Amino acid sequence: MTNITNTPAQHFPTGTVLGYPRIGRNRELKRALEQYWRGDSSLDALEAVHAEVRQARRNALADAGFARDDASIPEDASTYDHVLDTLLAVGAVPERFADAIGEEPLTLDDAFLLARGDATHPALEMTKWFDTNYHYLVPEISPSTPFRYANRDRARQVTEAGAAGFNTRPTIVGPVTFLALAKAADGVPADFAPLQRLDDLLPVYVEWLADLAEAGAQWVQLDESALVSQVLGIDERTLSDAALHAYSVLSNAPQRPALFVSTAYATLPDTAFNALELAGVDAIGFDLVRGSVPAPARASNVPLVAGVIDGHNIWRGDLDAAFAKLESLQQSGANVHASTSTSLFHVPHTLADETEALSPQLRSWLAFADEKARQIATLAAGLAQGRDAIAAELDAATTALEDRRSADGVHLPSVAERVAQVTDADLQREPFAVREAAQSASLNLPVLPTTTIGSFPQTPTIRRARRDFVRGDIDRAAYEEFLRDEVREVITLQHNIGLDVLVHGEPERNDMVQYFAENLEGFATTANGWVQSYGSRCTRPSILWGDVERTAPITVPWSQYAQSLSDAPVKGMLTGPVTILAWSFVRDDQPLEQTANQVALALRDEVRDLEAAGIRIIQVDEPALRELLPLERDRHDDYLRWSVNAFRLATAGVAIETQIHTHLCYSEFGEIIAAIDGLDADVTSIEAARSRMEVIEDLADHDYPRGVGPGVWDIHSPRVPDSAEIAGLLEAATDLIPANRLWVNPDCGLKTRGYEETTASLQHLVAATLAAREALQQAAARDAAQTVPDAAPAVAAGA
Ligand SMILES: CN1c2c(nc(N)[nH]c2=O)NC[C@@H]1CNc1ccc(C(=O)N[C@@H](CCC(=O)N[C@@H](CCC(=O)N[C@@H](CCC(=O)O)C(=O)O)C(=O)O)C(=O)O)cc1
Ligand SMILES: N[C@@H](CCS)C(=O)O
Ligand SMILES: [Zn+2]
Repeated sequence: MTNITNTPAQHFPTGTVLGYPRIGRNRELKRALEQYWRGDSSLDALEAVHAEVRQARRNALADAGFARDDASIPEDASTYDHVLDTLLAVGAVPERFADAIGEEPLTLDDAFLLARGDATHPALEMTKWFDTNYHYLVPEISPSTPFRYANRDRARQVTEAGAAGFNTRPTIVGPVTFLALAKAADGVPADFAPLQRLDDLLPVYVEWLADLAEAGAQWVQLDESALVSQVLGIDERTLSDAALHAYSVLSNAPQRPALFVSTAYATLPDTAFNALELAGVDAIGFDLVRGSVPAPARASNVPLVAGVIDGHNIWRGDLDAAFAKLESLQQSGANVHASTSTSLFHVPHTLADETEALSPQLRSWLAFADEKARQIATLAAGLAQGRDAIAAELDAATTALEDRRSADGVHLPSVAERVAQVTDADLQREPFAVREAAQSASLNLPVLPTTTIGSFPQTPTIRRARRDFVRGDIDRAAYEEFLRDEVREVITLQHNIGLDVLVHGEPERNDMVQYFAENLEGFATTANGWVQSYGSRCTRPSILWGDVERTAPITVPWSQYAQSLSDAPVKGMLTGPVTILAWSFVRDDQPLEQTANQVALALRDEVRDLEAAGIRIIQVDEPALRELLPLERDRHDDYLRWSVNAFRLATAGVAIETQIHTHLCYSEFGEIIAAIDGLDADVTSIEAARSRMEVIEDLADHDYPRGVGPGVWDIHSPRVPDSAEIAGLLEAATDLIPANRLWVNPDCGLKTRGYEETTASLQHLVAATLAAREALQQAAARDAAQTVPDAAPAVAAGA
């Protein structure tokens, strides 16, 4: 780099979006990735598809009204995950991959190895990105993890944009957030934290910024959302000090674009705002949908990028109120710019693709990414030209909002009345000891019962049959016959493997939330509203727009059919109220608690109907319980109260003999053990294999009193664990949880796995369990022989 002048700050664009959907309007990138991984296409073909997706973003945002040359269009393409992109750029390859990844530059294949693992390298862990249903790959940092500028993709994308006539704004994860979201690598000293490596990392960012400037970037966006979170285990002062230090270094970098530090998902604390300002960053962004204006912002000279359009939900919303927030900042003399509150990668591409699935009325209440970008363009015009210039757009949004408030189905008096009548008694079951005795007598299960979490592989054949049914190529009778065959095969397989508590396999579900949304009043589902969940995996979050009601049983026929094929208990399988909310786009016109209770009452009816149909074990999954935990600590108690109560409302209406299970995964649960206890489920299965039973230690520390099924098979990777590995995990679990409370199961459902690895892994799981039971019997026999010297060991073993 020859140019060593510090780039002066440019004018920040009047309006921008913090990011855009990355998977392609028709999931082109998903398909290209999966084709490449299957070996059906080349890396060049994958790169070509990705380049088209990148250009489609630039064009879509230009069409929405963004200038091509003022850095208002973000350059945020990611082939798999944006934290992984940053890891690659700063060369932070964990030492355990050093034998497989070495030479610079780091490549896409290196990225895929980190993300997906192979036989000898377990993949990086995934966890939730702040309080969203997006999962990022967790960097593993040790005192000696190497840092060097090792991947130029973002700079290349800026050059590519330039060649197409765009001056875009590269977006990257900032150094504080990168380290705050990382975990300490295994085996490091207990007092080591990744943030201690900030000084080693910053020179790489300096080099990266120079390369971006050289590629033509006027502005760079550094995402520092860690600054708003109180749940990362790092206190506010430490984060602010780290930001002050990091951005003092970066703003003095010899060659760099202007620095825009964005934060999202909650209120930016005053201390963090002050730190960024003092450090000399050129623009500061904050979320005014979830958060409020940091107090020092109003008196600041730094350009403020106010996130007033909700990037995390799909409502067209109150545009007038959004503009009023900008006006209020403007009136206090601030230099104000309009933006979305978060990146738009949490919402689908465009409403233009929903002409069939959604009614015109519902569509008029909504805005997906392209429509939100247009809203920003409107607000920017208002900032530049005054309120009158955008009066028509503001009025149109207000009219749509008024229509939404009074439309049929939004408020159903009967539903509100039922929620109002809920009493504490509806949330209570008999004490666990009473239930345990009754369930043990009626279910008669062996010690260490084996089971699975619900779904069996969603094979291409199943997905194709569903597609054919949706398209009308096969009729309902043929589709349901096909599904019954699937259920029969799944039951037979579980018998053959020797599992104790069976499942029907969930073949009828496209998704564990969307399926329920399709069968409940108050929801709408989209045709093409795909949103990335991780890597190539996407979901179509449903739109919860009205009061929720169940008009007929949903899962009962499938569970009943499965139970008719077996004498072993078949678990009923439902998704819990919190997870249904977390993975849908939820109405924002009433408290979440009210909506959660409506969903809970619908599920309560389903739970009772399953029980009446002879289903003796019912699992209500709540994998998103931790995900919705607010990032602000002072909101935790309220959230945990209503979310736990909603689960209890859904599940507490059954007899003592009916065993309620729940399932938790995809998050770290240590922090909410008391809430897990509060769910009062008879059995809780919980993801544990990848973290080697850490969560079980937390449960044991809490003296958790009910049944627990720590996952003993990490289902996120195609790797088949052998019996010895599962036995090792079981042994670790039996050290912490009394054997009579312990269940044996995988980490999560098997929908993303194939049958080959499913069958082999479950066989190993059963073999390890049989060996563990044998060992327990022998230990019991030895104990009995020692305490009652005359008793015959065989009698004691059978007791
Ligand atoms: C368990 N998890 C879930 C989360 N969120 C959810 N909403 N659901 C979850 O299960 N969050 C946390 C975790 C991890 N996240 C995910 C997210 C997504 C998947 C996954 O496997 N997604 C599938 C799509 C699932 C789906 O909706 N399938 C539909 C449509 C299938 C489809 O694309 N059909 C094709 C035609 C098929 C063919 O020709 O073969 C088409 O329409 O073009 C269905 O089954 O009907 C994905 O592939 O991304 C897992 C974990
Ligand atoms: N019952 C669901 C839970 C996933 S979190 C499944 O097995 O896929
Ligand atoms: Zn799960």
